[in-house]
Amino acid sequence: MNVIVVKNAQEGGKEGYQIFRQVKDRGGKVFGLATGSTPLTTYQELCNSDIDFSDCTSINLDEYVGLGPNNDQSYAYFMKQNLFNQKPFAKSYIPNGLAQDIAEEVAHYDQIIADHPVDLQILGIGRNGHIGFNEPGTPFDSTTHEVHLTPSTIEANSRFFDNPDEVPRYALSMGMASIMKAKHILLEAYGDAKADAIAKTIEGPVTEEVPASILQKHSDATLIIDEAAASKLHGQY
Ligand SMILES: N[C@@H]1[C@@H](O)[C@H](O)[C@@H](COP(=O)(O)O)O[C@@H]1O
Repeated sequence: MNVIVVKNAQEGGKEGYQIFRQVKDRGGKVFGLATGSTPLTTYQELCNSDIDFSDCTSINLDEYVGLGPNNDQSYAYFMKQNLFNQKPFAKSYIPNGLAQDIAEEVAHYDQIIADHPVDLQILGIGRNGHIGFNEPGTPFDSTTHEVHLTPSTIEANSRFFDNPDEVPRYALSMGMASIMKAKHILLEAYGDAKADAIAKTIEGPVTEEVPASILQKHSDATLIIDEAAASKLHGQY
């Protein structure tokens, strides 16, 4: 793992942008994208740049079950607001939260991932070490699946909703094995609420109880973290 410690999320966004740029300049065409507040500074840097994704494909990690793209809490809506309106891709995939047949949607999404090997996957991290919506205990060999969200994730995400009862209880998420297939992985984490998860991810054992710890086994993973998120690490980075 390549760990880059920055002062704050603004600086992290600049580093994140550089990684997108390098992958694109080397011919990368498929970008795995994430939602949440963490990647926002990187998306902002991309929006303010001359980078052009019009010949590229994006594949998002996850979506809430029950929310369609016009719902302003859906991840599809988030992506339009924060990246796609300014930087459109030739094709953008995101799990269909309104799919009637979940099993069919899951198989369809796995096929999309198989057809479009991801060059760069960007990730945030949950306070419990989850990536995408792969909660602790998710098998490392999992592919796209429906997830029953944990109370801590529902609570953490309730800040985006008017009423905590509105937070969906289920989501569709790329699996751990799908994420690990990406050629390059970039995980960003900012703030002390992520310090425990980051210490376990970098210095703890590789365990399904801390999903992000699998990144220790990836051949090309970069972590951009701020000083607060790095505060529980023992090693020097
Ligand atoms: N599914 C998303 C994750 O992809 C994200 O990494 C996490 C952390 O969100 P934030 O970046 O807002 O802290 O929240 C959600 O659970």
